[in-house]
Amino acid sequence: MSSVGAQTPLRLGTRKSLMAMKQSQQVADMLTRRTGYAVELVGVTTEGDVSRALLAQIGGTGVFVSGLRDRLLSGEVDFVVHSLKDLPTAPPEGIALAAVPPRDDPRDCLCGVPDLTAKLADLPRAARIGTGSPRRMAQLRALRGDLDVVAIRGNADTRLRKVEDGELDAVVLAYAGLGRIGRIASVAEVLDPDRMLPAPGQGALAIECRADRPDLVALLGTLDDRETRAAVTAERAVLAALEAGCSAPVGAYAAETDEKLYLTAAVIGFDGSRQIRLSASGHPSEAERLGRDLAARMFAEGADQLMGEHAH
Ligand SMILES: NCc1[nH]cc(CCC(=O)O)c1CC(=O)O
Repeated sequence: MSSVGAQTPLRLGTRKSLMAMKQSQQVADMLTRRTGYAVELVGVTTEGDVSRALLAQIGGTGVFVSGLRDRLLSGEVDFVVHSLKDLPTAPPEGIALAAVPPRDDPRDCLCGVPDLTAKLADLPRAARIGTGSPRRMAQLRALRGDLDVVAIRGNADTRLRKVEDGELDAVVLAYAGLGRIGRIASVAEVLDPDRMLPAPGQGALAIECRADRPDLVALLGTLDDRETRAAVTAERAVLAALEAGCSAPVGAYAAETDEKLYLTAAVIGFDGSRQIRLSASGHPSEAERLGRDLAARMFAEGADQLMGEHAH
């Protein structure tokens, strides 16, 4: 097993999409600044990038994640960076979550052109709003029952283009992702968590390497942010306990104040008219249990039934 050497650059495996390249470069720069190690980006094509049909069949982003992890396990690259919200909750065999760097803005936002002063409340009756996630769709219906919420796919650029082309009046996207691809100028309104609860882990990155490389785990660990890690641990514990994934109508957001972790999570029914939204707080060292206990309370109030409304 090779160990970390200062002379050869570390190989950071990344998908070739603009967002993936940008967030990988951001982590590479952080690591070099902090440790002096040079980092080289290695573009990786995953099955999800090659085959749209396969992506639809396997579903979601899991196929991108496992494509990158395969390159770690084969030794082709030393570490990888993912959007944390895209990671399945099951812990991967042989792979360590070496660091969760400080989180970017976790909120969702409304993106609309040409009138960037138009807030959600100003949109015309039955305006067409695009989003791919059941969580955002249901919360949009809860905020404005008259909206025509349209399911769309594709990366952020593709989605914004549907607004520019007049096919949609607006789209809802993650603020952090728009920042990474230089599209903050299309943000019309940032939606606070009390109106639109973000996806568990939204705005955070995950840095992974092989679990059998303690030298790398320690080196990458210098990028870990304790507060972000505690917050996303609590959020993802909710998702795991609900046995849900990134396409579930589940929002969760946690943040620390005065060494106390405050967690809010919600399951939203299909038409947005019903939701189960609960909060809890505790010590950051018990983040996992905080999330699990909150999910148990959500189950007790009927979370299963609301999630089931989306399964058609
Ligand atoms: N599922 C796609 C995805 N994965 C991560 C981001 C943006 C960055 C983030 O949320 O951390 C996005 C796009 C979006 O949801 O708008």
